[in-house]
Amino acid sequence: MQKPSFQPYYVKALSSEQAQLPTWFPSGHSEEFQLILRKLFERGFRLMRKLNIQKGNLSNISKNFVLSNPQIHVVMLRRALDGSVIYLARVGSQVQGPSGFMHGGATAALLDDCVSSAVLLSGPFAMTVQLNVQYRKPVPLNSVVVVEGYIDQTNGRKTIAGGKMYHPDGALYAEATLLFVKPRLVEPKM
Ligand SMILES: CCCCCCCCCCCCCCCC(=O)SCCNC(=O)CCNC(=O)[C@H](O)C(C)(C)COP(=O)(O)OP(=O)(O)OC[C@H]1O[C@@H](n2cnc3c(N)ncnc32)[C@H](O)[C@@H]1OP(=O)(O)O
Repeated sequence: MQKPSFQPYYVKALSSEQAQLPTWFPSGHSEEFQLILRKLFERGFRLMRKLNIQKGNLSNISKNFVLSNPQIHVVMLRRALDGSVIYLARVGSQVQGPSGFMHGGATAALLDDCVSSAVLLSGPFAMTVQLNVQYRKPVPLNSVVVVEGYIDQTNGRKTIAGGKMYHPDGALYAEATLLFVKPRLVEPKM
């Protein structure tokens, strides 16, 4: 799996000093989460703009299991250069698997959703038919994670894609490889 060039820059962006808040900052997040995002964006936004990352629009996906989940707050970003998608997410206290840590199914869902967004925003409708997650480190509850999704290769109706979940300092929590297939017949609405 080809390693995307995005992540190192992104981590750098998070540790850079200046920047301003994006005007599209989504509403509906808890005050605590807004504060965390504010800090992340204050440090990273200028560099992110330099890297040509596009804003996301969450308004039409209000029923999505991950994006509408009250326990998982997500801000979506898309990098114009290669179509990779970043989720800045905060996981709440009730997505617990092992005591104090995020449920592996929630990790998988976040990865799948982020990578699916990259696939859906880059081409025709396709569905996940395989999802292989490697769990590297447990994700603490009530923490912020950076998820990235990127397309590896498309061959006819099949797309191979990948995703990674990081601590904002760059430590890897989990990585996934996915296979998407564009359905032959139906195109269900998401
Ligand atoms: C600006 C911002 C706006 C935001 C905007 C975006 C945000 C928006 C976020 C939404 C994010 C939602 C993220 C949800 C992501 C899910 O959760 S998807 C839900 C889970 N997945 C499913 O339910 C899929 C279930 N599977 C199926 O329905 C059927 O397999 C499919 C996908 C319709 C494909 O069926 P089909 O069209 O009959 O295709 P079929 O001929 O069987 O297979 C085609 C090829 O794929 C291969 N294949 C099929 N399945 C497999 C498999 N499991 N393994 C290996 N190969 C396979 C076949 O072998 C075949 O290969 P070839 O023979 O052509 O070489």
